[in-house]
Amino acid sequence: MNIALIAHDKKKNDLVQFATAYKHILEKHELFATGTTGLRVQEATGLSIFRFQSGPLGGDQEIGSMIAKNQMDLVIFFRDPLTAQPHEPDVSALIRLCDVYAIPLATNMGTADILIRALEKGAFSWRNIIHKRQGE
Ligand SMILES: O=C(CO)COP(=O)(O)O
Repeated sequence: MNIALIAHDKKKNDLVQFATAYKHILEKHELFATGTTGLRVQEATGLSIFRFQSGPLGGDQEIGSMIAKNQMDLVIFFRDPLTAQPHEPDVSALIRLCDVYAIPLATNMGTADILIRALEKGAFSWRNIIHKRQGE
């Protein structure tokens, strides 16, 4: 599965912790991230991650473009709800696209924990049907 990892600055430590705890699951998938988040997670875990631009420079939109092509299967986006972001429209657009394409989206650690365990148990197999249909 293609998984996006994104975290606002005050949530990056949480995402690093999350990725470290679930490295054994994440390493079986294709990982994508916004620039700084990807670097932090890569440095801490050694996971191989394709890094887009930093969020404020368009990274959220690049991940959004994958969602619009139905190429992203899970989005883990630890948002900071207490700090204004200069690129708030991009953040909203990304979340909106997850809803448009029914892509599982975790915006906090509690949900991310449930989704990653579901992924491990095969709950995302329906996404393979979507990928097969796209290949037709
Ligand atoms: O701003 C972000 C998401 O909106 C994250 O971007 P960085 O990972 O580059 O900090």
